[in-house]
This record gives sequence, structure tokens and C-alpha cells, in this order.
Amino acid sequence: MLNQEIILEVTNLSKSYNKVDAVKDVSFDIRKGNVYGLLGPNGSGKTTTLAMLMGILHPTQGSFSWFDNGQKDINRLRIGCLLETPNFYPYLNAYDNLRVTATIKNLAHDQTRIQEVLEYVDLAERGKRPFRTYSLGMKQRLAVAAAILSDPEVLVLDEPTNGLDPEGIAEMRELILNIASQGKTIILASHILDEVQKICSHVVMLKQGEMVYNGTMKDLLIQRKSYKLMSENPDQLIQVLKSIPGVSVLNKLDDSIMIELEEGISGAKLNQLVVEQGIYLSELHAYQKSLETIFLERMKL
Ligand SMILES: Nc1ncnc2c1ncn2[C@@H]1O[C@H](COP(=O)(O)OP(=O)(O)OP(=O)(O)O)[C@@H](O)[C@H]1O
Repeated sequence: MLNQEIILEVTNLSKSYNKVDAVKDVSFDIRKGNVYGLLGPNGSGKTTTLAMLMGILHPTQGSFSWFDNGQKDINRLRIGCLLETPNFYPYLNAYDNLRVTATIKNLAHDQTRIQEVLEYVDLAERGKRPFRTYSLGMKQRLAVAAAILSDPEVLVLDEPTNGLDPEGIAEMRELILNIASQGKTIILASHILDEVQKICSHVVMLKQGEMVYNGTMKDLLIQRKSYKLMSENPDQLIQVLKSIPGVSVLNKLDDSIMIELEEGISGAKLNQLVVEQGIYLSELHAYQKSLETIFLERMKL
């Protein structure tokens, strides 16, 4: 993974509005071909971060560099961006709206490309109707079509599933995963944890403008596992567990004890340690925490 090309390098990026520190000293790298989730609750600084990276807002401090080429305007040609739903013309259909987009972006009026992207976002047929008749999901997919019209290497999306119904969310998820499967790099801000877990390979997590996690989704999910333990004498087991470094006893429910293990201590190792203390487990069951649980824990830190 480490030898993947760096697409974006963010260094100590900060943005303050009067007394509000919207983004505080955030640093991370974005590497080619991955899907990054910029994750955080409302007001954590996601939109502000993306707006700085897209050159819409000036950082108060820090810097970033796209494609190892600084903050030059020319970099924008390699980035497709959807920060808010663009204003399409209500009486024009998807084809004509994309012609307008092509004009605004100084792209050639390539009818083949317009047809291609509309097929890609599943609007080739339905897109023949005027924009004002579209569902929110269709509007969002047209916005994605506009963002990928120039076949950019990177796609930046702010809350792409906001306001969509479950079907619209599923369609948008499939679309994003399809784009990613072509080797494109995607940065997507969201507070919908379930979606981020399904789509993203990497996570940058923000809390009140500060970065609280930067790494792979896999590492985030496996960092701490919960276990359910049972034995003939649960009270004695709890005493032993409390004496083992790296074990946190969470609660006892009937005869089951829920614990959490720090990184570096496996279930098998724990089993061995309790046997050494004369305790035999009748059950040892690992639970994978959901992204939601991990997220809520990190927000409390
Ligand atoms: N123009 C502004 N003036 C003053 N404060 C602002 C401005 N824009 C954003 N903020 C503040 O900066 C912080 C971060 O806001 P931002 O919109 O980046 O968060 P967010 O994570 O994108 O939230 P959401 O999920 O609600 O969009 C918030 O406290 C917000 O109130």
C-alpha cells in the first residue's frame, strides 16, 4: 500500500472563522485508487476541509498539494467535484444540461462522452425528460455525471447520499463503487456510517475540527474487538480478568461477561492466561464492532 502514488498531501491544514476553529492542524495523504471516507458528526469540519482542498476557501494555516503539484489551478482539471447539488436548468433534459456543463467547464461538446456518462449513471433513457421531473436520486446521479464528464482521476463528493431514500442510497453506492473499480480515487465526506463502512477502504475521522483517526477501514474495525466469555464461576473469572493487562471488563449479563481486548492480545492468548489461573472458559466468542460503535467511542474520547 505504501508504494501507491500520493494523489494529495495535506499538511497541518487549519481554518478558523473568528473564534471558531473549524479545522485544526489536520494532516493526511490520499493515495491513488482508494476510496476515502471523511467522517465526522455535523460541524466537525468535513465541508470546510473539502472546500479548502478544492480552492474555494483559503486555509488559515497549513498547506496541501495535489498530484505533487501544489495548489495550481491546472490541478482542478484532474478532479471531479460535487460539493453541493449543482444548479441544473429545470426545463432542460439531462443531455442538454450536460452540454451546458461542458460549455462552463470548457470541455469539447462530445456527444459520445455525454451519452457514455448518462448510461453510466443510468440516466440514458430517463434523462430524456426535463430535469424538473427528476427524483432526488436522479438529480444526484446527474450531478455525478457532470462531475465525471471530463473523466477526472479523482472524485470529491460531499454527502452524496444526503436526503436520498434507501433505493437512491443503494444506487449511489453502486455508482461510487463502480467508479472506484475503474481505479479512480474517491474522497467522500459523510456522516452516514453504514454507507462509509460499505464504500470506503480508508477513513479520515474528524471531531470538532481535529483528526482522530487516519488509516484503513480494516485497521479501524479490528483495532478493538469485544468478546463474550462464559465459565462455571463468572465472579472468579472477572477477578482474574481484571488482573490481566490489556483486558477491559465491560459488563456482566447473566453468566456472560463482555470484555474488550487491546491490540496485541488475542482471544487465544487470553484463553491461555485464564487457564494458567485455573479457569476454563465454556465460551469465547469474538464480536466485530460496527463502525458506528467505534465512531461513537472515538467521539467520546
Ligand atoms: N462561514 C462560516 N462562518 C463561521 N463559522 C463557520 C462557517 N462555516 C462553517 N463554520 C463552522 O465551522 C465548523 C465546521 O463546519 P463544517 O460545515 O465544515 O462541518 P461539517 O463537518 O461539514 O458539518 P455538516 O455535516 O453539518 O455539513 C462548524 O462549527 C461551523 O459552524
